[in-house]
Amino acid sequence: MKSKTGVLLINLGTPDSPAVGDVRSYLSQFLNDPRVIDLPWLSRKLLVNFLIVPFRAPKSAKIYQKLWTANGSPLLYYSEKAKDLLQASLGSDYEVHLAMRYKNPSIPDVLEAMRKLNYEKIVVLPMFPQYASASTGSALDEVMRVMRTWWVVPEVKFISQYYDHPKFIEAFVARGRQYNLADYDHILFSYHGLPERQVDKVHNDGRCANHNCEQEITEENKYCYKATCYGTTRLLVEKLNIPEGKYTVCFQSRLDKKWLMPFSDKVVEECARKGMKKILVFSPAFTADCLETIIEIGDEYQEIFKEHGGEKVQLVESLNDHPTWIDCLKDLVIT
Ligand SMILES: C=CC1=C(C)c2cc3[nH]c(cc4nc(cc5[nH]c(cc1n2)c(C)c5CCC(=O)O)C(CCC(=O)O)=C4C)c(C)c3C=C
Ligand SMILES: [Fe+2]
Ligand SMILES: [Fe+2]
Repeated sequence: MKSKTGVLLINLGTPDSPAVGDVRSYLSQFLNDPRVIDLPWLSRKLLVNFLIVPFRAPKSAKIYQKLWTANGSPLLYYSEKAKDLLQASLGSDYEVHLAMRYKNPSIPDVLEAMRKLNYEKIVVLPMFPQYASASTGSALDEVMRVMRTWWVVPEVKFISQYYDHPKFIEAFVARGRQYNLADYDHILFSYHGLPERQVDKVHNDGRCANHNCEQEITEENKYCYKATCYGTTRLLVEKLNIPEGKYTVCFQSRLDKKWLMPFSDKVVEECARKGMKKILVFSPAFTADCLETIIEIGDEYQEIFKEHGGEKVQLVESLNDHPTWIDCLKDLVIT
């Protein structure tokens, strides 16, 4: 009998419903993660449980209510679709599972089901192309925490990042080619933001600013999220023939001022102030459409742009169920 390989896809997670209570519970689990709010235990608890969550939960719930569809949360819907397509593509030697780092289906529940299936090998594949401790690091940390309790630990392969995988790039290029780039005044590559101190911690001297991360990827900075966001952009820009000066790398969804800059909302505003009318926005830190793409870029940036004289912010759809993205996931699992 040939043993099957188990594949565990992991995405970030989303509330169980857009009700305030479920959003509160999601935000609380998410923001109490020490890899997300990397403060000492007491400071994190006080900040998250008494300041951020009580104020943010009702506001976020309203946004989630706008996002929710008949299929539920887009992040979970598209992640499940990708799982099913990957299963079909890999065939019967593999069994593909999906877990979410926060909320459901939870990593402990899915891993418990996988443990009982007695796989000889498990491939753990977070759906984040660029490594960040707050996303990939946290997902892999949670898997290790659970697996540490297993009596039988099979062969395990962890995939940390793949921002430069040719099929990941090709899939985003294909999404971009659905638009005539010449119709747009400017193109933004808007990545999820991170606190600067989290990016600094990747470097041995604790200073991202010393490592030319906007220009090159080296052995030293290859896990620096800022470096790999710029690296992703260089690869996309080259394939899409976007000239220097016609695009900007920026970072969205900040919680405070000391996050990676420039901030996407400010760049959108600046584009409008310069008289631009149409901008196209790629968001290549996400592999499934979610609150940060559909609402933040598609609605909020559209509003900011219009308010300052612009006309159209066009979001490039995320990879979701694109066949080249599924091919990329397959390559990552089998090679
Ligand atoms: C690229 C992957 C992600 C990184 C890195 C990341 C870091 C990070 N995020 C927050 C705070 C929030 N993020 C929220 C939503 C959210 N974040 C990601 C991905 C990354 N986050 C996704 C895919 C989503 C959308 C989830 C969905 O349900 O659609 C939210 C919740 C929404 C809101 O209230 O604004 C928060 C809060 C921090 C603090 C952080 C790193 C320090
Ligand atoms: Fe986030
Ligand atoms: Fe860096």
